[in-house]
Amino acid sequence: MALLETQGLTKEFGGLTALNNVDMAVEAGELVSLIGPNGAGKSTLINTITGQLSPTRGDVYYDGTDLVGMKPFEIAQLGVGRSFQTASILPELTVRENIQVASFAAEHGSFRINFLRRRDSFEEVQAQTDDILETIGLDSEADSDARSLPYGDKRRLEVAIGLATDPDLLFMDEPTAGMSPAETEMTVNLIGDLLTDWGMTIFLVEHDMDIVFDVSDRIFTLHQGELIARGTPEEIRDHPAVREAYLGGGEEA
Ligand SMILES: Nc1ncnc2c1ncn2[C@@H]1O[C@H](COP(=O)(O)OP(=O)(O)OP(=O)(O)O)[C@@H](O)[C@H]1O
Repeated sequence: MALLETQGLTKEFGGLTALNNVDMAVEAGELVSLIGPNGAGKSTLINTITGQLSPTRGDVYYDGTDLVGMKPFEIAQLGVGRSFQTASILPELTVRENIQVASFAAEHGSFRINFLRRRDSFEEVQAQTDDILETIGLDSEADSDARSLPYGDKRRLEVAIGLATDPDLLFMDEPTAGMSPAETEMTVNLIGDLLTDWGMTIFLVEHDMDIVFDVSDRIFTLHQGELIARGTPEEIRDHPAVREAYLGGGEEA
């Protein structure tokens, strides 16, 4: 079985089918991207996998465990992390404290769920935090208040908070949105480091097609809740259904 699998995943909001029978599989160590026009169902898909929403029908398996019905923190403890624009940066705390808070929060209930992931001591959390700060390149800002960070650094702190739960699979939602070209390049390099040095599996939602085609092993395309195409960047670039979805949605691929 793949690291992550959805089977017949369906989510209805009243009369609207936001996800329709989605089957997808992500192998360990892959970087997959999810693309699709506005309203295609990308956020709904991720929220359904990570427990923020419960599916109307279907299953989600992570490393063989059915996630449906589990709470977001329980799913996080299994090794599924998310780095989202809506991540709760606590502005009055320092960069280091933000990562530590996320790290301790992830322990909640850990005896019950997965004692192997339990971090035994404050020292262990400190060491992990230092590791994350260095990887993200925020070590020189460790003691700055989060609110004083420039935009690009705030976005990187969101990634750092995502790493604090020690994920094996990381969902990243538009990690480069609003970034300068230099910040974007840094983030793309960071994604490469997470794959190679941290051995992570990454699930990226990204509107910047240059980045998507550059970094992805495989790309999934959603349109009106349906998975209309999957394949390598080469296969997706000229895929008629993908072109049609974007042109029909008034956006450029
Ligand atoms: N909580 C909700 N209640 C009702 N409808 C919803 C809800 N969340 C999403 N939808 C609808 O489900 C569909 C899919 O939305 P979703 O946000 O998943 O798309 P998306 O691909 O993430 O879009 P974008 O790229 O604009 O973020 C849309 O029609 C949206 O209006």
